[in-house]
Amino acid sequence: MNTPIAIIGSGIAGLSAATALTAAGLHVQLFDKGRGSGGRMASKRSDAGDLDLGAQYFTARDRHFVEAVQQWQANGWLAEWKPALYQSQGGQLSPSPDTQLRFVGVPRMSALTRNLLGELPVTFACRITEVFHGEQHWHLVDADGQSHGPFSRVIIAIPAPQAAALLSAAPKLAATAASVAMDPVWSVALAFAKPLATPVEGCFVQDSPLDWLARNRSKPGRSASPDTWVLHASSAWSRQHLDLPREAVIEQLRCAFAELIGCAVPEADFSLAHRWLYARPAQAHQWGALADADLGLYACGDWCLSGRVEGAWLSGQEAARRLLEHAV
Ligand SMILES: Cc1cc2nc3c(=O)[nH]c(=O)nc-3n(C[C@H](O)[C@H](O)[C@H](O)COP(=O)(O)OP(=O)(O)OC[C@H]3O[C@@H](n4cnc5c(N)ncnc54)[C@H](O)[C@@H]3O)c2cc1C
Ligand SMILES: NC(=O)C1=CN([C@@H]2O[C@H](COP(=O)(O)OP(=O)(O)OC[C@H]3O[C@@H](n4cnc5c(N)ncnc54)[C@H](OP(=O)(O)O)[C@@H]3O)[C@@H](O)[C@H]2O)CC=C1
Repeated sequence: MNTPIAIIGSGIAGLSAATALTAAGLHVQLFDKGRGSGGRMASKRSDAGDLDLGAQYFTARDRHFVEAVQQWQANGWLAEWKPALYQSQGGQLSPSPDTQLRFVGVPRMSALTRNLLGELPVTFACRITEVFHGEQHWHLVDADGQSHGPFSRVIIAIPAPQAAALLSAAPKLAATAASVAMDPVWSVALAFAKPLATPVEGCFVQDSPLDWLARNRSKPGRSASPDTWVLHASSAWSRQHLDLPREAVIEQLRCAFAELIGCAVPEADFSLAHRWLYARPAQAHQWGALADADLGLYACGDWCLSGRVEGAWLSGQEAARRLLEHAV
């Protein structure tokens, strides 16, 4: 077991598997096509400050995840977010408080995955395009044609449609991953130098192109100025407008926001749009993780469970558990 284990994807699922395997004394090597870790929990640095364009917050319901969250909170990587919650239905905005605990990374969402990554070995800006088994070991090939290896085992921790393409050595796993539909989401950030005159800090939206909006400065550790908002379009709207130019997406979602928020919304001083092609699985599954333990090939990610941060973390734990079970 001195030969390292390759983990493709440094989102929360890949990092969950990586930390569990490292704690068990195994060596891992992470690869990510992005410039940093976090995947859909990443935060973007912008002229309007750090923006959480993907996951907005997360809840913890599973006992093991609750314990992990408590530890991360004690480490100062997370804090509870207590927004003034609203809902908008049929154009009617109303307060919608509840008692649910919601957590965010501080000072930005990506703080959690950055801290989990710590000093683990990782190669960024490296898109893996092929995973194959040689005579004895696994090898990876990246988009520049460079090979990486040898590896004793491989964990693929990326969205299902992308995972399917790397799982050809295990056709059953590839078929399962290929059967998972993932929905897109357009995410827009708007920043206003003068704060908007509204008490809303988070809002679940129905009957609109939007399905969620959040006020960045209401999250712990964020800067108060400018007044930055993140708007998420519904998956249905995002699918219908998948190839709309960014400027048009910003304008249409800004208008939807102005219609529902109940106060004057001037032109934004800063705006950006980001398209998440594989934002969330169309439905939840109960697989935990996919494994061909004899081959030493594993797949995990939110799509194996609930399609949320919690599901992704649990899936990474399950991939690691199944690998360790077979390794002993
Ligand atoms: C807009 C949006 C809002 C969301 N809101 C919430 C929320 O409020 N609460 C919640 O709980 N969840 C939310 N989610 C879902 C949550 O973000 C995901 O469930 C979770 O982050 C998925 O983690 P993951 O590790 O499975 O995948 P990812 O985060 O997608 O990580 C996969 C990683 O693999 C890398 N990668 C992909 N292909 C390759 C390749 N070929 N080679 C190398 N690297 C590769 C990617 O760069 C990425 O870093 C949201 C998601 C989106 C998009
Ligand atoms: N956009 C994506 O790609 C994407 C979004 N995801 C969203 O992530 C959160 C997380 O879900 P979780 O179950 O962890 O959180 P909640 O319990 O806060 O929300 C679950 C849904 O329940 C409804 N809800 C919850 N609280 C309220 C409230 N106070 N008032 C009204 N409604 C509430 C709401 O559903 P509807 O909008 O009513 O359909 C919440 O969505 C969650 O928001 C996901 O949508 C996850 C993955 C990808």
